[in-house]
Amino acid sequence: MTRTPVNVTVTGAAGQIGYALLFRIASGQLLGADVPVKLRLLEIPQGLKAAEGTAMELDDCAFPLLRGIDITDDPNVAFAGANVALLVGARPRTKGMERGDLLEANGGIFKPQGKAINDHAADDIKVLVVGNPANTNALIAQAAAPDVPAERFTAMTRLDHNRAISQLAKKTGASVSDIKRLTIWGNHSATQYPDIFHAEVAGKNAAEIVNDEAWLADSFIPTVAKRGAAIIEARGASSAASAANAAIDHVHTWVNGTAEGDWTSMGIPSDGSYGVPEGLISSFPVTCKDGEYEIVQGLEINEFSRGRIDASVQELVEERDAVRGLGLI
Ligand SMILES: NC(=O)c1ccc[n+]([C@@H]2O[C@H](COP(=O)([O-])OP(=O)(O)OC[C@H]3O[C@@H](n4cnc5c(N)ncnc54)[C@H](O)[C@@H]3O)[C@@H](O)[C@H]2O)c1
Ligand SMILES: O=C(O)C[C@H](O)C(=O)O
Repeated sequence: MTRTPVNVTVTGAAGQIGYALLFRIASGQLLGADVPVKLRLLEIPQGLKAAEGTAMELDDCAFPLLRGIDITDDPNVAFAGANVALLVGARPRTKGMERGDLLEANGGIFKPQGKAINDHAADDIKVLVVGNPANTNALIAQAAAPDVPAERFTAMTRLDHNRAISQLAKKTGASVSDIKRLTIWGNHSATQYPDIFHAEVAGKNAAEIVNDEAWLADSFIPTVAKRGAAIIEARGASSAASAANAAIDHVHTWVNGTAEGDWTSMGIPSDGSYGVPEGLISSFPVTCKDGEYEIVQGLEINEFSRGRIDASVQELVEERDAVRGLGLI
C-alpha cells in the first residue's frame, strides 16, 4: 500500500447521492481494494457544514485506504490535481421552471466546473457527470475544458443499464449475472432506449428468449425509462443509493475494464457511430480496457431499435441546440 493516492473529487457531496457514494469510494469500491484515495468535496456554501459532518463520519470509519478529505466551495481548489471527478451536484427543476431555465441554471454550475477541471485537474482526469440533465451537463463541462481530451467527459447511464438488467432477469427467471451485452442508447431521460436485441441470457439471445414484442414496447422499455420518476413518486426523493451504486460501477468499469464477452453502457461523446451526430454525449454500448473505452461496432440495428435510438438522439440534439443558444457551449 505504498501507491500514491488517487485524488477523487465529488461535487454535491452533502446531497443524498453524495452520502451514499463517499463511504463506498473511501472503502475502495470505486477504484480497487489496493488503491488509496484522497477525497475532495465540493459544495455550495450552504452545504459545507453538512459536508463537514459527512467527513467526520468518514473519519470515524477509519478506512485504511482513505488518505485525506478536503472540503471547499471553490471549484478551483476542489479540482486541483483531480484524477477522477464525480459531478453530482446540480440544480433540480423546481416549480414553474421551464426546461430552458433548468439548462441555464445548470450551465451556471457545469461551465465553471469544466473550466476549473481544464485549468487544475491532473492530466489523466476522468469525469463522470451524474447531475441532471446529465448528458447535456457533461457537454457543457466538456466545452469549457478545451485542453482536456473530449472523451474524458462521460455521463451516467449505468443506472439505466442496471435497471434494465434487473427487469430482464425478472422476466426470464435468470440471475442478473447471466445477463450480458445489454445496451442503453441515447439520453438519460424518459426517451432512452434499453436494447435487448443483442443481449444474452445465459449465452442465448435475450430477444428470442423473451419473444414478446408487446412486453418489450409496453412494459420493459417504459418501466426502465420511467423508473427514475417511479422512484421519486414512491420515495418522495430521487434515487440515491442506486445512483451512487451506478456511479461506482461506471468508474470501476472504466478504470478496471469490462469482462471478456460483455459490455456496458456509458454516455460518451459520439464519434458518429450508429448515426449519432458527432460530439453529442449519448449512451452507447462500450467495452473498457486499460482505462479507455471503445464503442462496440458492427451491431445490426433493426427497425424497432432505429426509431427509438433516433428519438432519444433527437432530444439530445434539441438540448444541445438549447445550450448553444444560451451561449453555454
Ligand atoms: N444520471 C443518473 O442516473 C441520476 C440518477 C439519480 C439522480 N441523478 C441526479 O443527481 C443529482 C444529485 O441528486 P441528489 O439526490 O444527490 O440531490 P441532492 O439535492 O440531495 O444533492 C445535491 C447537492 O448538490 C449541491 N450542489 C448544488 N449546486 C452545487 C454546486 N454548484 N457545486 C457543488 N455542489 C452543489 C447541493 O448543495 C446538494 O447538497 C440530481 O441532479 C439528480 O437528478 C442522476
Ligand atoms: O433525478 C431524477 O430526475 C431521476 C434520476 O435521474 C433517476 O434516473 O433516478
